[in-house]
Amino acid sequence: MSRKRTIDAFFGAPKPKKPRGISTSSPETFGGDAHLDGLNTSGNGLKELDAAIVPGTATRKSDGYSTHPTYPFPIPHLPPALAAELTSWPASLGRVINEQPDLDLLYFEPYVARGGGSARSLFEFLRSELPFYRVEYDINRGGTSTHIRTPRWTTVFGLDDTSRFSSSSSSDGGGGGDMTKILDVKTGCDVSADKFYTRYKPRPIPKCLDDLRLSAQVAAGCEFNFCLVNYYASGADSISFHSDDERFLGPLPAIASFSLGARRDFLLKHKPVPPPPGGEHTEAMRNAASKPLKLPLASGDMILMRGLTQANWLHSIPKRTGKNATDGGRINITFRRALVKPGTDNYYNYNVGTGPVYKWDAASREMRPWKKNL
Ligand SMILES: O=C(O)CCC(=O)C(=O)O
Ligand SMILES: [Fe+2]
Repeated sequence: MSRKRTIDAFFGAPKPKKPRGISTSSPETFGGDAHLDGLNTSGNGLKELDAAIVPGTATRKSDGYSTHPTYPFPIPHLPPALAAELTSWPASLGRVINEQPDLDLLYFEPYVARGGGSARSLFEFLRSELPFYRVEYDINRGGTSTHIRTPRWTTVFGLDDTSRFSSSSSSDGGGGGDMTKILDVKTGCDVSADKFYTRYKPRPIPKCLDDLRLSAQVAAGCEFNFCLVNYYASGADSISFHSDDERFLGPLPAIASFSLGARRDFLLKHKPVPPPPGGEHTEAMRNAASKPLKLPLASGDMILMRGLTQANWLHSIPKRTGKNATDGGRINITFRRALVKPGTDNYYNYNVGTGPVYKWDAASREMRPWKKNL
């Protein structure tokens, strides 16, 4: 790719922050993707605990599976041993990391117990049972079109705060066609045909992930309505520097981010700070204000990013090379709360897209295109 931008180049020329609009971005959209080695500035979201608006309750639960017309295949519930253990998580107290300007993290090391193999079995279970996608899309900037290949496997479930799935938990095993409807939370009107819900059909959070969402809500003290999953098959998979600061998440979004499987570095650095009025920022001034952070996230860890973090900090999972390149896969699960419809369309666009469905193949130990059994 020709338009290669580097992190150094980015920090060499800090610009005042642009006002944020509703973003249609993914972490790969700004500054090029990981192929471009670029630096992205914007990434890929409840209110009252009301069962009627909890996305996960819209799934039909039969014979230990979550099913829904939008799922390519049924998604099993957590194995009983994991489901029983989940009630004892978080496995450790969260540590606050807030010594730096605008940074507010709560770090659980771990959240999902490592001893006894819980984190590993949750990793294996999710890798085997979820549908994954390798999303590609084009971006157009300054008249130049760039084709982006997302450098990791992704999947997403959920629905923004304005809407709910038509059937509730009371119709488990029933519901039929009714379950495909999306209703306005306030009026109860059918909004399935809304433009933000038609490009991609929103999918309820399956029970196996919804159980974790409920646990994360208690630990975080807030509510989530979206679950995004990343699978990094090897050190070649990555997410470039970005912040999850889209307007559809609101001004101070809280994001609970779980790590399962291989250890990977999570890098954080402050966004460029505009120079003081009439003055020039020196490199020394920028460095004094904040230091980049590297958190080697291990299997079972959970990091809650909250407060001003997304507005002011960028984060990434860089590629790993050399002996660390092939140390096994890693799953990342983030729970977020999207407030409005454009958030739903954005998340499905960049995490599901229009390409084929893939599923983990235990024999070849890789993601393989999934075909419906006729
Ligand atoms: O994999 C991770 O730990 C980070 C994922 C992330 O930042 C994102 O999905 O927005
Ligand atoms: Fe992110």
